Amino acid sequence: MMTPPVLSVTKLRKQFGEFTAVQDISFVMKPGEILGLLGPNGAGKTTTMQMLLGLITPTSGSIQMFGLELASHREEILQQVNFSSTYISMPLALTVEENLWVVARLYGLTDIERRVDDIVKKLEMEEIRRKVARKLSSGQMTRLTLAKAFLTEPKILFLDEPTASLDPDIAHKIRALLKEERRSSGLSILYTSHNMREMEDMSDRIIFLQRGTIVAEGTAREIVARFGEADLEEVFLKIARESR
Ligand SMILES: Nc1ncnc2c1ncn2[C@@H]1O[C@H](COP(=O)(O)OP(=O)(O)OP(=O)(O)O)[C@@H](O)[C@H]1O
Repeated sequence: MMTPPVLSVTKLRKQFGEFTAVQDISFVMKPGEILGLLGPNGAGKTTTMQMLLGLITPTSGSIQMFGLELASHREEILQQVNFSSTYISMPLALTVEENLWVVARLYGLTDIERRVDDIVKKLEMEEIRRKVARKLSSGQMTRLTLAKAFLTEPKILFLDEPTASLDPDIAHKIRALLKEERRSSGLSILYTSHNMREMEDMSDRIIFLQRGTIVAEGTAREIVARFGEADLEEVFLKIARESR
């Protein structure tokens, strides 16, 4: 039997005036799948994510999560979804721990103390637990934004460059954690990255965007074979150079 997708995007389009940032893209994400969104700067990755999160309204097309239409079941859907990105803002005068409590309260979570302890441990933030957010390094801040996303125990996680400012050790741990969450709780993850090795290592499938259009879709191996290149990095360079 085919499992229904947790996310289904049909002919999704976003125009900013005359400019088309996302051009009628369609794809699905299965439960427990890690889907990588790849593409050169300006390809439309962030715009796509923002539509999926209900932060900007699509010009046309449809987004369904858990079989429900986002446009008409926003609250219900967004309760089960979370995201992390470096451009989200948070109260900088509050400590790491206080920030997590704020999120937990906003979402009306129960068992907050356990959840906060749990996430602080998972993301190895014990030492910065009582540090105010303003004083965090960029990698520590990235971990805090990830912690906020994990805290609500979402079914779908959208991550915009989750490991961008992390050192290789922490980045490795975060990737391991994401894979473990997917394994243990069936979490589905859609993420962007400019790190090709990470894409190859993490993604069950990759969607390659160029100028708002899907130009390739499949496993890293399939995409590399289709383009007849040595690895994903070479495919990326080929596509990116075509779009300039
Ligand atoms: N609010 C906006 N108004 C006008 N154009 C926009 C707006 N937001 C994004 N764009 C344009 O849409 C295109 C896609 O941008 P987007 O941020 O989605 O790209 P991206 O794939 O996330 O790129 P990057 O890798 O640089 O993060 C870009 O050309 C961008 O300039």
